[in-house]
Amino acid sequence: MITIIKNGHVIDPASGRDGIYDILLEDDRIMKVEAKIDENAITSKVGKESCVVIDASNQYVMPGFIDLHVHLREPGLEYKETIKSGAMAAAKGGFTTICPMPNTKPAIDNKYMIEYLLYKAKEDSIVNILPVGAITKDQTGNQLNDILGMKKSGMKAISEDGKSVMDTKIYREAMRLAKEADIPVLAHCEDKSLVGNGAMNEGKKSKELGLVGISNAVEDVIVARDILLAKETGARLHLCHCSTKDSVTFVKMAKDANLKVSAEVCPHHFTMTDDEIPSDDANYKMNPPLRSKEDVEALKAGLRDNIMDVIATDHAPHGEEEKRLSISEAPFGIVGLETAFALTVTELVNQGYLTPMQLVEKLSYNPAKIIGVDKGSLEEGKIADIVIADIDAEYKINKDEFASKGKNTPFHGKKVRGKIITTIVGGKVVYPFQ
Ligand SMILES: NC(=O)N[C@@H](CC(=O)O)C(=O)O
Ligand SMILES: [Zn+2]
Ligand SMILES: [Zn+2]
Repeated sequence: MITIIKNGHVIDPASGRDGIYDILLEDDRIMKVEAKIDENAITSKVGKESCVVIDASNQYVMPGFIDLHVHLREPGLEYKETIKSGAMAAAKGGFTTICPMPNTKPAIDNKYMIEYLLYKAKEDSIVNILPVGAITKDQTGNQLNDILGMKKSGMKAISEDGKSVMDTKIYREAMRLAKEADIPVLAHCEDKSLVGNGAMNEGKKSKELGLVGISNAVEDVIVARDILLAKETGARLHLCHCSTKDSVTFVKMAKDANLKVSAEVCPHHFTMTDDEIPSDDANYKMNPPLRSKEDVEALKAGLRDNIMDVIATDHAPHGEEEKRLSISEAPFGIVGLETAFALTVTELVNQGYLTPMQLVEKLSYNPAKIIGVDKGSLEEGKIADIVIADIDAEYKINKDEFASKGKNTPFHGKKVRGKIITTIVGGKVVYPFQ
């Protein structure tokens, strides 16, 4: 099967290409990237029926996005999301590879669960799935999992996401094993004793709504601890959903000291402040919470200056009834797969914080490097995971159009620019859905 993507604006950090090119795919591989590929010469050779031409005029052609931070809820909480529905949401959002976190029921905490996830993914998922395994048994923080065995079964990273491993000794041993296995540690940074019953950012707004606050130190204390442990163990540390100004400062210090530290920011954390929470509406509740203007500015500057490497969604679907509860009672988390690209274009590219090339670095090239897969590149010979998007298309986000089962977003009705047109995984069009 031959596919030719014509006339698109190719943005590819791996080759440095940033201009109009044609791309030729043969089966699952990228064969040629050239200024002009003559489709007539090719169709006359292979026949019209085995050649698909995609016109990408006025559209961007990028390596498929890679989301290091997704919650799929299967097994155990399929009413919130399944592997199938989450993968469809990913494809619709331009993501060709996703890394589901292990906080399912039961947790992904042994090699059989890794094997189960990979088997289910093969059956149900239209995008690539790279499993993340839990650090401790049942994520209870007491007993270390078989990290080396899980890696052998296909695990690509470890994480206790949903919480931090508070026992520093157990965590340090996990980091040592991650280093031995040559996989990254994806760190959810939250001091359990400091957070208490906190439900939103601590500040004027939490007082106004009468809710218990979550201070910046809840995150910062563990960010600092984890960086120190990365220094001691030599492990590759990736800090999830950074939300505070001091997280950016600590990441910069770690990089200046040549530590193997990388960091992600979620679209909601650079798009909205806690002041913009209009009422006690749990669609604005996530962990870490929406922060102050000062924090949001620091995150945007951190992305611009390449201190922060990755934009990841922390796609966290929940049922509509659960999210109808008050902020103090509802579960933490919002969906993100189908809004990430538009929020990045609208809030960062169009506001002059990121170039389109940086957008691709943060949504594809850098995540591939961090998770250690040969993706995030449109170079000849690579697997054809590709996203085609219109960055000018203007529309209002509509949760009722999400492929995800989760409709829990604070961005319903928000006017944005940037629409995914086509998503290709291994040479096959997976969105628009076939
Ligand atoms: N981010 C969230 O608010 N929730 C996540 C857990 C997590 O990412 O810590 C979830 O699993 O729902
Ligand atoms: Zn988390
Ligand atoms: Zn998460």
